[in-house]
Amino acid sequence: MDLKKLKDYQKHIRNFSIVAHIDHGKSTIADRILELTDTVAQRQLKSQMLDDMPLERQRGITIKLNSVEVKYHAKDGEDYIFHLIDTPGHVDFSYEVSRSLAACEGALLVVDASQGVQAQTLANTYLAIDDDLEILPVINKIDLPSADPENAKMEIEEMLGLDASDAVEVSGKTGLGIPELLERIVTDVPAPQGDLEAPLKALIFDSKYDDYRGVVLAVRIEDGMVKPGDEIEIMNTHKKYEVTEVGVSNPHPVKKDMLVAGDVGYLTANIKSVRETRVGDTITSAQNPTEEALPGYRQIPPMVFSGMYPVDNSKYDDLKEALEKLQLNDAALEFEPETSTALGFGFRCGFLGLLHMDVVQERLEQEFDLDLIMTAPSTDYHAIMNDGTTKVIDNPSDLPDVGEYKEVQEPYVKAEIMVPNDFVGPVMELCQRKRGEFQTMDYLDKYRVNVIYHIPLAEIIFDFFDDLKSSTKGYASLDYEIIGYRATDLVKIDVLLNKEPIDALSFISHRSDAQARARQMTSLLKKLIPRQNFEVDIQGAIGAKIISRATIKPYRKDVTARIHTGDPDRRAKLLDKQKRGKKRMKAVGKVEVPQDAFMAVLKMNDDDIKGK
Ligand SMILES: Nc1nc2c(ncn2[C@@H]2O[C@H](COP(=O)(O)OP(=O)(O)OP(=O)(O)O)[C@@H](O)[C@H]2O)c(=O)[nH]1
Repeated sequence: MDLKKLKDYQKHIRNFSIVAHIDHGKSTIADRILELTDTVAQRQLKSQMLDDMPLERQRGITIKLNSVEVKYHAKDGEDYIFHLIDTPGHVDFSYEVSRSLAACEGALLVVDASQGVQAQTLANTYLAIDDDLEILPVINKIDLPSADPENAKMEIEEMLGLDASDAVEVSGKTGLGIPELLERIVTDVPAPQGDLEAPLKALIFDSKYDDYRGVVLAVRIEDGMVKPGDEIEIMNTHKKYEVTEVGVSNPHPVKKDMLVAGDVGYLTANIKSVRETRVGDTITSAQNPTEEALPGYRQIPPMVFSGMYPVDNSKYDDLKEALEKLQLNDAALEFEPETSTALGFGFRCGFLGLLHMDVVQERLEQEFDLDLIMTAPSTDYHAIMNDGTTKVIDNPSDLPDVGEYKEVQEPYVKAEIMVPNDFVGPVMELCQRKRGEFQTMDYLDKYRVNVIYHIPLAEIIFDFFDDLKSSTKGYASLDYEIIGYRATDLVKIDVLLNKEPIDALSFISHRSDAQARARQMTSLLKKLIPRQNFEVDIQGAIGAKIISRATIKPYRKDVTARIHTGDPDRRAKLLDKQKRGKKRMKAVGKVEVPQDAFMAVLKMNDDDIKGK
């Protein structure tokens, strides 16, 4: 292709993301765009087309960003190429949002007409503003009887400082307004500016492992062009590869002859090991390298840690391989080998939040067919030792004994809660209960306030969000960021089964809750651990001091003992049921402990603890 044609092609590219608060309708709008541009044949159109992970469909949420190429014939008679990047809305996945934004020139800011601007609307808009994107406000769900588009526009103007006077009003559900939205993408989102003649410079904004093609990189070409046969270099590692295939996703992979400056597509290059590339790296030409790499992404540190162990110890290597593959597709996942006396060989994994943890666990089980035991999640702690050194504790059982350290610090967040006036009382009560320290309260408009608290992360990651939703009838929205570590009065509670401390059950608690939590833990374990053929003693302890206990009596008879042997069917069924129940059991010493027991800490309801 000659340069003039390529330049003309570039002028017709529009790269944009869709950002919004969770559930405001990004995926639905993306579906309508695919439908209206005939990108996906009607009969193939499933709802949430871009949410291709089985888990995303089951839960109705977007976890991974996805990109797709859309061809659009505009009213000006010209054909345009849209690269649409759908992004997740949940606070756990905001790192995916910032990654996709770096590949775009524009962002559709979707706001639900019945809900207006919410916490993640603000957070995601700021990300888009930081990236200098052209922001196109879109008011969605105008079909709802409770829709108030004018109010949503006013909030966009007042709270975000954006001009919303000509915001597009749409309904992702009925398709109303989508044709106008397509036209506005053409007129409002700038075409990419990259230099076609400069050396190749491309950003890796996502990657995944494919059994047939190896590592597949999602790339945004900033300058130059790339085609199969080219030798490329990854600037961070200086490793060189020959490109085997380039193409775009529509949303299925479609091979192309080349990708040029401005394109968003995929690239494969015989990259065998998942460790060889990192999302955020820059690709250039090996022969004619560019001088400066693109600014990478800020690596977001994991905040929630949990031990992951195969139920069957011989599956350790399979788990390792699965984690490596998953990590390629999930840059925020971290893991390192860990040994537990109770559970054997496994990994300590770091996640962005509980939803992220759930998603990783489910993906490992569904996509890699593994049975896992996970230990209760915790945040990381800093133990300031007597000699002044800091020890990072990401496993509660590693906290040194009292007397060896001066203090323990835990991560705190600044939590911003947006809520209608009427619910300020319950929100403050909840934050107070979660050891929160009140900061400020700003009136956003006549009806809503932004309440700011500093709260220990450990209190936020468990059930804060659910409690917040239930105490505000679903009206509150939350955004938070880590602000640092603070010393608080924390203690480690060990759990002993028949006098044997079980490292995987240890947890850290604020001293004021320790006694109640230990009691609750022992009584929960008593319910969760099945009877064995010997007595099981459960104890909670701080150091050598036992602060709670419970006993599980032995069972007397074999479940099948009374079944008549002439009923083999029933006997088989019973044994089978027993076996299935056992699947998630782990023999800890002599005691069979089910998966649930390791998560018992999560089940402790703090209303019970505080005696409310
Ligand atoms: N009535 C109405 N419902 C809509 C409209 N658009 C989306 N919805 C519904 O709103 C819910 C959320 O829509 P999604 O498209 O999944 O929202 P999302 O923003 O992609 O959510 P995440 O990907 O999880 O962040 C779904 O139940 C949709 O059916 C609309 O225009 N009108």
